Amino acid sequence: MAAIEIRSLQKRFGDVTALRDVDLTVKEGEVFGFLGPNGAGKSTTIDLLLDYLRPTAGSVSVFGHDAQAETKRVHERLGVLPDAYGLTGHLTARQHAQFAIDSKDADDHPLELLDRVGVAEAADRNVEGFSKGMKQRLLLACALAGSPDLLVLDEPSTGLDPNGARRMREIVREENERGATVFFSSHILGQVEAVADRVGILVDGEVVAEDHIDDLRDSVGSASGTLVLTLDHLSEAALAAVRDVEGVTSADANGQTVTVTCPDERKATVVDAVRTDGATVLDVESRETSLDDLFASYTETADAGPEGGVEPSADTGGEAGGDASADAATDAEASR
Ligand SMILES: Nc1ncnc2c1ncn2[C@@H]1O[C@H](COP(=O)(O)OP(=O)(O)OP(=O)(O)O)[C@@H](O)[C@H]1O
Repeated sequence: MAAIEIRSLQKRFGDVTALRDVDLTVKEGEVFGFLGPNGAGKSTTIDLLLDYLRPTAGSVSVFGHDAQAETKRVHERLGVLPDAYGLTGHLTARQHAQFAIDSKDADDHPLELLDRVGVAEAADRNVEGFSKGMKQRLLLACALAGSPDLLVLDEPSTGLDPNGARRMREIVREENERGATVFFSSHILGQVEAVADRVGILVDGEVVAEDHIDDLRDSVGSASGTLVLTLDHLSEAALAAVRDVEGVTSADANGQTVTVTCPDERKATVVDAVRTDGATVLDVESRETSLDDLFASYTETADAGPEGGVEPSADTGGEAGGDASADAATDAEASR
């Protein structure tokens, strides 16, 4: 059974269409990174999953339970780190953790949860004095209460220093190892790459790619591998020979250096070509497609998708049906 199944999900806020037509499946037991630039609709999707918002159209189910009709059953299996703080300033970290434990009917020890995220020393301080990163750590501790089957983390690294971000990744792995499914949103690609099994890329309210990171990289890799060659001299003839190599999409000279864009499997041929007139190669720098390149190729050319890559989902070409004022009313009714 899928941990999360999102079908034809649409959400409008008045004139703003936040989600056009989102389909996404998160498998049980995987770590799924939900990527997208600012304003893509990541938080809106998560809020719909949590029934903090009501959809204009479409559905979300969690472990087979409809997020809107069976909200309580969904929440029983969830641990959530929200994008906006839900902390109460005059309560201590320990009280927050205890509250999260009680609301899950669990028997965790609050200090152990706080220790896991690195804020045990501040357990008895009111959270109004907490830094951003400490608040984020506390929210994660609360999300972990009751060992939920699904962790939903909205931009979990916000406000964390490098140690905090690393601890966050370790906890994601630990939770996944004990069997939890993890769904987390981010626009920090390195963090997604480090822990996610699969990613979904959301651009302007549409999923433009959903796949394993390696497969996504393969789909754009042939278009954007880069080779930087430094030579003892660079002639027009050598440059022309490089440009003649099949698959080379660009070759730019700068003094004795030439930067070539070509498929990885053509790099050796390019090195041979640049030496045709007797030049010596002094330095070679080869760069694989990074997740940043991948992300850029989807987010900047979402309409076209990467060359030879995964097809973006079809543009619905219009806004979701439904009445905005009705949406506002149903949102107000949605449980928080
Ligand atoms: N309550 C709201 N009223 C009006 N528009 C909204 C509301 N909530 C979200 N939006 C709009 O919906 C779109 C998607 O926003 P959302 O917060 O889901 O994006 P996001 O991908 O989470 O962005 P970020 O990475 O910046 O957090 C944006 O255009 C946003 O302005």
